[in-house]
Amino acid sequence: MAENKEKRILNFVLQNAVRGDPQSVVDTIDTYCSQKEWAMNVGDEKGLILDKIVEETKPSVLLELGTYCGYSAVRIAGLLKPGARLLTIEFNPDFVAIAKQMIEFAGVQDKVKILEGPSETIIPQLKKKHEVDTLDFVFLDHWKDRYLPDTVLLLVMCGMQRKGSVLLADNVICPGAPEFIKYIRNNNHFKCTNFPSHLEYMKAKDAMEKAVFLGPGLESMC
Ligand SMILES: CCCNc1ncnc2c1ncn2[C@@H]1O[C@H](/C=C/CNC(=O)c2cc(-c3ccc(F)cc3)cc(O)c2O)[C@@H](O)[C@H]1O
Ligand SMILES: [Mg+2]
Repeated sequence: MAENKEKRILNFVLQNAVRGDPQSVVDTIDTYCSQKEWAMNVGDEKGLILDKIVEETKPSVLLELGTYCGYSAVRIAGLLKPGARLLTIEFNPDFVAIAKQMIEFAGVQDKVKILEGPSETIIPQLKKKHEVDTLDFVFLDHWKDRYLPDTVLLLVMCGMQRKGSVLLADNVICPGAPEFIKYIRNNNHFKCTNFPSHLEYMKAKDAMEKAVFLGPGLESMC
């Protein structure tokens, strides 16, 4: 396979991280991407916000959109209670191959399942093909212009969210997800909180947005 940045990140982990230790894998990727080659992992600073929200939510069934190299999948999996599982959707086969090896090296393969394909195809299959009833936690970190359509798909089309389900979106400042933010902050079925931070491994400002689903409104009861 062609030598590329993602392969170099994986090789650096395989050569420098501790096998079976998710924190070591996360720290090693952060070291490489802050010192050698920048990459679009959620990173150490926003990663701490992600950790806190996962820990306080105590989710059993989680979904991630945009696996990339598996950094956030490994980070999240390291925090999950026994029996909890993370489904992560990725449509680039090269990144799927990288993330699979990253997840296995970290020893979290029993908690994480990579679903290969575009989110708009996989999401409607979650209930029947992947036995998902509702999702406790969704991490949005894929193409920014897809945050809104996929949130609507999860909510409206597939009823994947229940009262208390948490949506967490990366990059709501840089690169930004304006349509998603406009929709979610004006939808009174969501309680939104913004978490200012910085772009991974850089000084540029970024933020994460947490949106808790308050449940269907009365109008949907009729
Ligand atoms: C069909 C398209 C929508 N559905 C999809 N279904 C499945 N996987 C999808 C996906 N979209 C994208 N992906 C995958 O998610 C990943 C894409 C992530 C996009 N992320 C960014 O663009 C991003 C970009 C930056 C960034 C910030 C500043 C800058 F100067 C340059 C980049 C920072 C971040 O933290 C980012 O997350 C890839 O692995 C891609 O293959
Ligand atoms: Mg991101």
